[in-house]
Amino acid sequence: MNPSETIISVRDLRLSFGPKIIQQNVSFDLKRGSIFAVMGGSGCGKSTLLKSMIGLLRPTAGQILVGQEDYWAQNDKRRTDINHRFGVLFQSAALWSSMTVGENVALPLEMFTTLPPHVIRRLVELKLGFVGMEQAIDLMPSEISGGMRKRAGLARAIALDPDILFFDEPSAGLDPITSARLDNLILTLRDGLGATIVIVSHELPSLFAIADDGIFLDAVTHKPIAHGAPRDLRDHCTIPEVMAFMNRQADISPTDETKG
Ligand SMILES: Nc1ncnc2c1ncn2[C@@H]1O[C@H](COP(=O)(O)OP(=O)(O)OP(=O)(O)O)[C@@H](O)[C@H]1O
Repeated sequence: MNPSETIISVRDLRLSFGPKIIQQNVSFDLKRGSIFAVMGGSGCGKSTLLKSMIGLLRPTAGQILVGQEDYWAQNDKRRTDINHRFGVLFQSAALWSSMTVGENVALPLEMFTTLPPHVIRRLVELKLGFVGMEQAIDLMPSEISGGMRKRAGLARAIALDPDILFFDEPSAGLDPITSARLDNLILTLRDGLGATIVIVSHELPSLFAIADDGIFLDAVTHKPIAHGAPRDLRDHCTIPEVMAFMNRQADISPTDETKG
């Protein structure tokens, strides 16, 4: 593994909905083995950026290079192939409620491989074992806790052995201890599987603990205003919006009522 290797390069990306520009001039390199944080206040476009990176939203300008390939210049078939390198965990964990945990994890293997059922079952056991959930294989999602659902979602995200993982608010709704366990699991995924991870999160303690690189998107100028590891931005960045975010300060500028 070459840690300085760029595996995704985002170049001058612009993301819009109709005439509304969400973000522009977004450029960064995702280095192999990195845990990369997408930061910024509510509505600045973090999830939108993530969606453009996993094939759900076409950017209105710019490029996303996956390796040497311009992702959005490929046809649907090639993009689907590239998508097999990606594992995705959304905020809700989005397990199918009518399927057992094991069936949920098996789903990508059934859809995208021709492996026989007994091999799929063994792989599902391995993936669930990796996240400490092998005992839950035959339980329904409604029978397990929120933290366990997240871990089951993680097991499904790694079912096809992706080398790039995308997490949208993985700790949302979890208590601090469960959230810290999930952080450790994310580090294990990076270190154990050699995965590269992009994470959208408002959970600053998590980001300070695990992320080693990142970008800060500004909702007012619709551009990135800072790059770097969250803990470095917290300790050294002097941009007021970033400082306020990192220190969880509300906007303390005087309102019209209090001015003067
Ligand atoms: N399908 C859509 N059509 C139009 N506008 C959208 C759509 N999806 C998102 N938006 C808008 O794009 C902006 C960015 O949304 P996005 O969800 O990416 O922000 P975010 O930074 O992830 O927010 P949060 O931290 O609150 O989850 C918001 O103003 C949102 O209303």
